[in-house]
Amino acid sequence: MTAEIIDGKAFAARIRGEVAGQVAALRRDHGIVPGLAVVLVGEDPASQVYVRNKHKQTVEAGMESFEHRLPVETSEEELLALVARLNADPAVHGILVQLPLPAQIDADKVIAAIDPAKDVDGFHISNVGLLATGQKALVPCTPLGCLMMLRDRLGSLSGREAVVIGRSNIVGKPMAQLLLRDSCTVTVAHSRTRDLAEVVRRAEIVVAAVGRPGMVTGDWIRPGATVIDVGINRIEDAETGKTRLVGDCDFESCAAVAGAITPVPGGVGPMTIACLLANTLTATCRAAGLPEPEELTA
Ligand SMILES: NC(=O)C1=CN([C@@H]2O[C@H](COP(=O)(O)OP(=O)(O)OC[C@H]3O[C@@H](n4cnc5c(N)ncnc54)[C@H](OP(=O)(O)O)[C@@H]3O)[C@@H](O)[C@H]2O)C=CC1
Ligand SMILES: Nc1nc(=O)c2c([nH]1)NC[C@@H]1CN(c3ccc(C(=O)N[C@@H](CCC(=O)O)C(=O)O)cc3)C=[N+]21
Repeated sequence: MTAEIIDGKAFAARIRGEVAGQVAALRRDHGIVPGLAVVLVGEDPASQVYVRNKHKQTVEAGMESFEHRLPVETSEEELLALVARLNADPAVHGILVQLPLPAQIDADKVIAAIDPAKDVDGFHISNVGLLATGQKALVPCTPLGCLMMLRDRLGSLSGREAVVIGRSNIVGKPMAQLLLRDSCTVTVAHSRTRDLAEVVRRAEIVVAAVGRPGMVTGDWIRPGATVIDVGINRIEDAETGKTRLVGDCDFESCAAVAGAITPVPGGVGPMTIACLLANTLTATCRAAGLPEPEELTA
């Protein structure tokens, strides 16, 4: 079998188009312009790429983008003061503090300081708790993008065997919550899982969010399974010496067995940014007491 390649880039472009349409309507009918504030502390090159892409796509969707670049030596107090200003600013509907943060700053403390209604990353405890109890929350962008691709390909996810590899707060755990909410039978695997290959072989849905290039190989994949590769790993190409992006799945061998698979790049990554814009629109609508775009939420 040769897997269908799920085009995350095209899917993300469709979502951004939808967001842009609704943003234009908000402006026309209510005079509201959604605003997204992105805070970057330090100069991590990968983070700079994401922040640049987010800014560009935010503006293209007709939203306001507020970028805050702070030096690497910024104190926790200074960052908390900025978050407080953004919480109070009515032009800001969404706040994203790029992770990871430098060592002198406690990320949990910063996330806790963000107004949950503006927490478009969905990392605040109150959004985490709302998601876990099946209530209306702001849902983390990466898992939300993965869920959209899975529903698009499979329709109902009810009763399906899903294995999530990775249990981080930003990907693995919220992914498992979303799959559970869609009535999958969910297994969460991690570094202590015994016989990971055997566990993954049961899955009709595999979500790999580990950070280990090519760890998941085709012999782990149940024939016909849908494989969502969240991993973003920069490796040096042995032949050219240039760095390139690869996922957590060995694409060639997995694609030979799977029914469908997301590529890296061009899979989950672009969906993450599209969902960030969708969450910003959702947060704006909720703040204004307007109906929210249901097809863009989980
Ligand atoms: N495309 C996108 O938009 C995004 C991509 N990413 C990428 O996704 C990947 C995961 O990110 P993130 O969740 O933040 O990473 P973390 O490092 O926070 O978590 C990694 C998880 O993988 C598990 N793990 C590590 N080694 C193994 C192993 N050998 N076998 C099984 N499980 C293992 C860890 O287990 P344990 O808990 O036991 O240590 C942990 O739960 C990274 O490549 C990251 O760059 C992240 C965010 C967004
Ligand atoms: N508060 C916070 N929220 C995040 O959502 C967050 C974060 N911090 N820190 C870092 C991770 C990582 N992340 C990505 C977003 C887009 C791509 C993306 O667009 N990737 C492109 C390639 C981009 C490139 O070429 O580097 C692709 O896969 O096609 C990747 C990774 C969001 N994260």
